[in-house]
Formats: sequence, structure tokens, C-alpha cells
Amino acid sequence: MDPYFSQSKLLWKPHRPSDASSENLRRLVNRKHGLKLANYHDLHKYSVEDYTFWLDLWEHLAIISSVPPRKDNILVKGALDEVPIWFPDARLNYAENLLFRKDDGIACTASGELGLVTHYTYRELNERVRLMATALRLNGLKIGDRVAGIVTNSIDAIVIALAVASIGGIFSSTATDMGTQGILDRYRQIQPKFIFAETEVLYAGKVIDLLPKVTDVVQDLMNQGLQQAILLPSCVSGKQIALKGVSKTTTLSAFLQTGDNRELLFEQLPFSQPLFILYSSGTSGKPKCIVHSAGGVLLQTKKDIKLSFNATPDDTYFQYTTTGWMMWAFMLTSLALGTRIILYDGSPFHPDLKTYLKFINDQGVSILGTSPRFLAEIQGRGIKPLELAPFDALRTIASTGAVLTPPMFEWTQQTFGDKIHLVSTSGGTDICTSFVTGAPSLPVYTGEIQAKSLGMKVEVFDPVGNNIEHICQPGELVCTRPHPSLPVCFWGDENGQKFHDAYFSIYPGIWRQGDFMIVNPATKGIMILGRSDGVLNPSGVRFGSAEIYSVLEQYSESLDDSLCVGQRRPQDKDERVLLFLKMRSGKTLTPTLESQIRESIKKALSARHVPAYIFETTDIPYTVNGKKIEIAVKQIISGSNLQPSGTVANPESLQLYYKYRDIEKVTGQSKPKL
Ligand SMILES: CC(=O)CC(=O)O
Repeated sequence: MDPYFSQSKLLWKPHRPSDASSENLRRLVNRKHGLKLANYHDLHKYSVEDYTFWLDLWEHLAIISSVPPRKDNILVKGALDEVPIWFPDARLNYAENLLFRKDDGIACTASGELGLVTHYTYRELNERVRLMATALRLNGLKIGDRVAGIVTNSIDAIVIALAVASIGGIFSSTATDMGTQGILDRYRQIQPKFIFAETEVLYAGKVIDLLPKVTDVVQDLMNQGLQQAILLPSCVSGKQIALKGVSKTTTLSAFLQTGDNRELLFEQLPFSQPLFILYSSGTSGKPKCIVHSAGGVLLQTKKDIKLSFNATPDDTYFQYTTTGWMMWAFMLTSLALGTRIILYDGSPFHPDLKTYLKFINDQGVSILGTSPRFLAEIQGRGIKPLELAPFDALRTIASTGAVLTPPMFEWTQQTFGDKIHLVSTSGGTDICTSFVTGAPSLPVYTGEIQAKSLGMKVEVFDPVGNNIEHICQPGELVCTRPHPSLPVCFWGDENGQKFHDAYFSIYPGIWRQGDFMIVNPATKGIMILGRSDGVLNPSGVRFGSAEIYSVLEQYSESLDDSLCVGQRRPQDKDERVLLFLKMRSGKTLTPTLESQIRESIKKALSARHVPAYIFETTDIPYTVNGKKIEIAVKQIISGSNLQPSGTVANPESLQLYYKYRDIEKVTGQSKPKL
């Protein structure tokens, strides 16, 4: 058996595969077009060969539009060579699709570290959006104007985003823990007309005063065309806090009073009308401002939430996210399915992890969106969720943000039980959706993402552009056909050069995502092996860091975290692999543990995968969106000087790695110990 799939075994089977929403779509396609597509994989093949699939999907998802797409005009050439314009005739509004329910069912439930729970019905949500939209309109917001937020994952953020979308403005948000420079690096580029900002938040039990940061940001943006700053009440006390000495600032309640009682109007806009600006998480240089279209986000995220998670109006979806991550925009579209969403603001570890898990149970969460890191925390702390609560409602756990390793697949399934459909998904901010994801009609195999997302022509390329999927070799994740949530452009990238360089420069005309992946020919399941710029290549053996992390999973009681990177300095003939281990409190990296780890890697992978050096470290760099940063450490230890961007959550941690450039000094050895 191929070593990559040696641990592949059947983990879960759907109880009633024919109930999956993707099966309804398959039957619809067969009926409409007289086809005999037999299963998900047949449907996928059709979806990437015939653009009519996107019209079928439109129908299946019941997209609300005032002018439906024309069957004979699905996509036309756009201003950028690589980005066609989809459904040029259609007219719709994203917010109208999300606010289709106006009843007393619960749309959103908000909570946080204080344990207070507030429910908002669809009726209330519609009214709040109406109030906000009228105020924005009367204060001059027009189609295409940008509105920025420094906001928590709260009802206000949802209301602002939907009000802006109803008018055809473009919303862009950052989490409140983003530093001043990080915020300005983003918002100076997009020049918002309005900014909404929190004034005081609570995180990990500490009250954080945001006024100094907000003052600096607002004053700076006033020179860039900002018309008004609107301050939200304190997340801790609910009190309105003033920003002293800064002109053109107002409170949320005063701003809302400038509205009137006109009806909520949904501008009818083209499919490709910009909706959100998201930011690439580059660790150096200025972030790229990725403009996503209303139609693209609506169609793709609704597709993922309905088809991969099987969400219905009976579900409750809890995605742990800040407003700075694409998963916030993703989660928002659940409202278009009538699915209740949970908005959680705060740390899952405060007051403690058990309280947070009980909250998930008590709220009847049926779809839990989480990350491998969070699951590893439950495991590492020895918590047994089913001993805390029954989790009766929970049926899907969807993990993203990093690779879910084979041992974590097994642990999660065993821990939460057989009824759980474990979805591992991978896509990104660049497309605001998934490339590969869950399929409720298919079985789950250990360590494998179940399938390619419908409509996404994902292939595996070698460095010169040959498809190597069928020979079961790892390579670059590429997407060889356009899809509706290709970014519209990067904001401010007048000639499209930055956009082209980011995705299309390696394989002309073909999107390269920057992930390293392999497909199991037997199951068609996918393994993401890490970022392709972090691929390890000692003595010509190419492998992903996730393979090493997977082996380390068995040491989770001792290891808090790890980072595996390649080092190749100008004077080195070959690359070597360095593994950094962050120990749990009270544990140390003893010589015995180090040899056990080397032995485990050798046994599970091969002698050539064993790191040349293993070091203990006290901190591992992460992006503000919780992604481990390998590339910056790789660059540092290989000799580059790095100016960290505002995307690095803990930039001081990078300092820990400079000394490894002079590795012989650190180890006192001239050769690695193998
Ligand atoms: C869907 C995703 O791919 C989310 C992420 O990792 O940013």
C-alpha cells in the first residue's frame, strides 16, 4: 500500500446516504438533463465538465433573484484574463437572500465568556438591518462604497454587514485583537467611508480598552476619506464610551437615530457586484485585499453549508471564528438556509474549556465548525466531552484552518461517537469556500478529506504542470477551471498584475493554491500535506510538514505544539529538516523523549523523514487567524531578514528562531545527530 494511505481505514459510513442534499441535487441533474449520474463522484465529474451545473445548483439552492440567470449566457470574458464574469444578466442581492425569513424563529444566538445568552429572531434581525441600512443610506452610503469594522463576532457585526450588502456597499472587517499597523495596512488600501469600531472587549477574562487603538486608526483614516466613525457600546458593560477629541465620531445609538422609518430596500445588483474584501494572511509585506463578489460568495458558501454539512432550518451551526477570518463570511450565509448561527465572542478557554463544551451542548449545536488545534487541546487536556454532556444534537464536526491528521481523525470520531460526520475541509480566503470538503453521502476514511467540492476542478500538478494525481504522487493543488467565487480582483491592483502573480504565475491560466496534496486512488479521498512553500525536501525526498505533525500526535500529553521546517542557508548544499517542540507546562524534552520521537517518525514514515535537529522552543508563531507560520521561520533560519506583517499574532516569537541560522553554535556539533 502507498505509505501515504497506509493508515487509511473506514471510519464512518452514512446511515442514509440518499438523504444527503447532494443526492437531491444529483437526482435533479439526472431528471433535468436525462443523465444517469450514479453517485457523488459522477456528479462531481459533470460539475466540472459542464457549466450548466452552476444553473442546476442555483435552482437546487433556491437563490432569490429579481432577474434570473440566462441559460445561454452563463459566463463571459471579464476585465482580468483569468476571471470571467458569471451570469451577466442576473440581478440579485446577497442580504435579501439571507433575510428571506421574517418569522419569530431564532436566527442568531450570541454569547461569550460571561455566559450570557441572547437570542435574535429573524423578525428582529430584519428590523435591525432596516434601521442600520436607512441610517447608512441617509448618511450617504452608495453602491461600491467601503465600510470597515473592527468588530467582535456579535449581532452588530452581522447587522452592519447585511445593511451594507442591502445597499451594495462593500464590507470588510478585522478582529479586535489586530494591531494598529495591521488594521491600517488593510484599511488604508481600501479607504472606507464609514468605520464601526468596538470600544471595550473582554478576552480571556481581561477587559481590553480599545480606545487608544481606535483613536489612532480613525485619525489616520480621516486623511484617507473616512467620513464617519461609529463607536459600538462596550462588550463588557454595554455602556457607550466616547472617543475624545476625534472629529466625525458618533455613537451607534446616535447614528441609528439618523435613520427613518422607510422600508428595507435590497438593491438589485449584478452577480459579480463586490460584497466583501478579505485579506491574505501573508506574513511579510502588505496584505492583499481580496475582493469577493456577492453572487460568488452566496452560491459557493450556500453550496458548502447545504451540501457538505447538510444544513437545514432545523440546524444550529456554531463556527468558532473572529470577524477577521473568511470563516465568518462563510458562516454568515447559513442564514440563507434558515439555519440558526451561534455568535461567540471570547476565548474558548475562559473560564475553562469544559464550560465552553457544555455551552455547545446546551445550545443544541448540530454542526460544530472548529479546528485541529482546538480538538488537540481537548485531547491534550484529557477531557472526555461525552462525560460532560450528551451532545444529543451534534451530528457534524467540521474542521478547517489546518490539516486534520489521521490520528486526530480517529480520536475525534472515537471521542464524539459514531453518529458524528467528521468533515475536514480545505479552501481559503482567496476563494471564500472550499476546494475539497465533506460529502455526507460518502464514507469517511481516516486522514482523508472525503471529496473534491462540486464545481471545483481540483487537480494535482508536478512542478512542470503534469497532472500526477493518477500515479498517486503528492503535488501542487491546482484548480484548472474557473468557478464563481474567484476573486473579482485585488483592491487597488489596477492592472491585475499582483492578482496574476499571486495565483497564475507558476502555471499559466491555472490557479495554484499553494497547498501540497495527494489523492487516494482507491477512495478518491484527499490528504493535504501542508503548504507547498513549506514542503520539506531533504536529499530530494519531498514531503509535507503535516506528515510529521501526524506522528507527533501520539505525544500530545507532553507536546503542546510543534513546528517542522526546512533549512537551507546560502552555504548549505542540501536542505535539512528542523523540528521545534513546545512542551506542555511541567514537561521537558528529555534525550529519551527525543529518541522516541525520532524512532516513531522513522517507523511511521522513513529514516529520510527524521529531522536533522530537534529543539525545544517556548513559542510558535501563528497568524491572527490561528494558522501556524512555517514559511517565516523557514526564511529566518535560512538567512533572510523578515519584517513581520500585522498578520502575525505573536511577532515576538519570531525572534526565538534567528539563532538557528548559526546552528552549529547552538548545538556545538558540526554535523546533525541522526
Ligand atoms: C476553508 C478554509 O480553508 C479555511 C482556512 O483554512 O482558512
